[in-house]
Amino acid sequence: MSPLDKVPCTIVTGFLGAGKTTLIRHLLETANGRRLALIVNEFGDVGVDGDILKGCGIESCPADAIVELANGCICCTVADDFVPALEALLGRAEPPEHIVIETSGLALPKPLVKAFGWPAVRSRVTVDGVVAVVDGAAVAAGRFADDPEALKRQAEGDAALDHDNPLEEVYEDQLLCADLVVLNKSDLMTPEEAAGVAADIVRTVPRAVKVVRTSQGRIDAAVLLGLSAAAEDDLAARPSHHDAEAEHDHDDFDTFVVELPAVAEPETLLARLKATAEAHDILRMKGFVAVDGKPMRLLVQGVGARFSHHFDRAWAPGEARASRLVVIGEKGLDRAAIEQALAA
Ligand SMILES: Nc1nc2c(ncn2[C@@H]2O[C@H](COP(=O)(O)OP(=O)(O)OP(=O)(O)O)[C@@H](O)[C@H]2O)c(=O)[nH]1
Repeated sequence: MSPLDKVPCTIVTGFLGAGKTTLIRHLLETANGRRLALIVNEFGDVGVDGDILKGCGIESCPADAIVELANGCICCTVADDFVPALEALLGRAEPPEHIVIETSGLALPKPLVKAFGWPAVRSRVTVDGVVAVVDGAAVAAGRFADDPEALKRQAEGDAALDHDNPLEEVYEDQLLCADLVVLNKSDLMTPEEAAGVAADIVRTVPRAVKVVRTSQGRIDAAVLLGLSAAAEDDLAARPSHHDAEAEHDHDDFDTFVVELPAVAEPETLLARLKATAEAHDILRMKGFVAVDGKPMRLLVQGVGARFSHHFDRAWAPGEARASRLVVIGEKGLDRAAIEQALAA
């Protein structure tokens, strides 16, 4: 590669728990030796995604080519966090051939794409493509749908037609910026549901956008990388609900970390997590848990009330066997009640 060539960057966006980390893990495993680097941004104070990806042990993406940005959503920390992370990766002795950026599930991709137009950045990198990962099952279940009655009331009151569902706003912003939509979790949808969600996506995005159905984020690296979109030159075609605002915030969402004692029986904990997620409409729970008598730590993932878990690796020597779960939901989560329910 000549020094004048820009390093292509792929932005992977998608709502909480859509399957971004799963997709990137699959990409690392199938990238055929292409030298990759990752920037991983997570909402909430337990670094799960970076840990999962560093644990891949893929030679062409060593752990030190994975940078975690934990300090809020990447869309709000572009100048302070993202640009220095990018520069550090470009300055590596063996610079990456392609950089993949996993945004947090609540991040809006457009401010990040905009940063690629800044002079110091645009001379060195380009947005190869924005990939939006969609939890098809959640969309089919109406997770992102506005309440039609509330919209009607707004229309009758002649008020500005904002979404009454903050999830829908984030979901749509992510779709509207995409060059490729990965309709994931096909295994949890009927073919009719998948076709319905795909048609809705095509209707939502004003540009021609390709929708690819997947399960477990299994998509060929050749499809994902090399879109050559140069998205930073094409911002006008990527509308956002926040275009009129100089800044935005994530006030519609809450997060906190729950510390738990070691558990005797994972199944009992999982049942309690599921019941609590349902009772409090929790959007996302994830973290690591210590199980009595087990040398391995338990990785626990919850998206809505759907949970999965497995022992991902042994606790390292000297590592505290701490059980910590991040909880994310819409504003107004009853932290005390959730902590009490999980500790019961
Ligand atoms: N059934 C099913 N589960 C999936 C699929 N893809 C991912 N998952 C599961 O969904 C959960 C969330 O997946 P992640 O890849 O961590 O999602 P994410 O988008 O990175 O999540 P955040 O970073 O928290 O926003 C995990 O338990 C995955 O195993 C899929 O296609 N089908």
